[in-house]
Amino acid sequence: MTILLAAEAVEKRYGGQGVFAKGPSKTVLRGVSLSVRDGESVALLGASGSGKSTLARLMLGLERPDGGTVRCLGRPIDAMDAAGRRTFRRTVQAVFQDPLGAVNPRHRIGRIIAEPLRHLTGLDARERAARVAELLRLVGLAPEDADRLPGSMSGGQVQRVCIARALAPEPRLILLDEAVSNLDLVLQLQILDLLAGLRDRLGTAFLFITHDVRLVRRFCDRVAVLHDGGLVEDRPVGPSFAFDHPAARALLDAMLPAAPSPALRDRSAESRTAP
Ligand SMILES: Nc1ncnc2c1ncn2[C@@H]1O[C@H](COP(=O)(O)OP(=O)(O)OP(=O)(O)O)[C@@H](O)[C@H]1O
Repeated sequence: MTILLAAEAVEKRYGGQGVFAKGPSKTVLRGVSLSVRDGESVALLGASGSGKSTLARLMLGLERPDGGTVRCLGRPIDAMDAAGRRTFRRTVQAVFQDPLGAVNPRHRIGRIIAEPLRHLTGLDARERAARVAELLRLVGLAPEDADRLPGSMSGGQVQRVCIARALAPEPRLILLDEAVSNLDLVLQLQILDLLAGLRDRLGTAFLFITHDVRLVRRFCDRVAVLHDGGLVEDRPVGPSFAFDHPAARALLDAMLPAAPSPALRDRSAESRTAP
């Protein structure tokens, strides 16, 4: 299967450079490799501050790695010409956690959703408007919402606009960085159903950065874990999955607050069998 997007041994350091640098440099990612193939749904987990969003920014070309390479369809993204970058943008779209920070507050919703259609497709104005109406419907918004400004909508509604914008050019891969976790549960399920439909219909691949183990179980084929600047797990998600690396196991335990830890389970089993 085609590898759509791959980080190959990427390194990232922050700080410690230049005259105004504060403090020593900090290595956030050390030789991290992660790839997503056509049609695959991959979850990237890691404790807060483990470097998940940094890896996402590198894989989207929003920041450059200090070492290693990111490739889209086999081509290094920082050596791409304008046509290569358009193919990259058409192949990979992203949705982030903070919807209001991701849209221009002065642009109407219709214009925001049509943005990638204008830049990345040959659709004319009428075709773009029809596609925007269809996308609004897909994410559960009304056609009239095309005329609203982001400031007049709730955070959840603007997040749906961001999802519609990402879906607009029919990308082969969508990266979602905690993009559904702030939505209420009903909406999360609606959006996940929508994404599952795209996966079934178009074979869209997904890279989810998430703290939600239900999403991993329900949606993902593979799960990777970042810890201390390195990828410590990268494995298929079976009907039940477990990790070998101690930090990944601890993370999974912490993600399942309702489930008693093995130690607690043992103790309650003892108390049940105690005379
Ligand atoms: N632009 C930056 N300048 C300096 N340090 C940064 C920058 N961006 C991220 N960092 C640091 O890199 C580390 C990883 O941050 P990152 O946001 O990638 O983690 P994360 O795993 O996505 O965390 P969370 O789950 O809390 O969103 C953190 O220690 C963070 O402070």
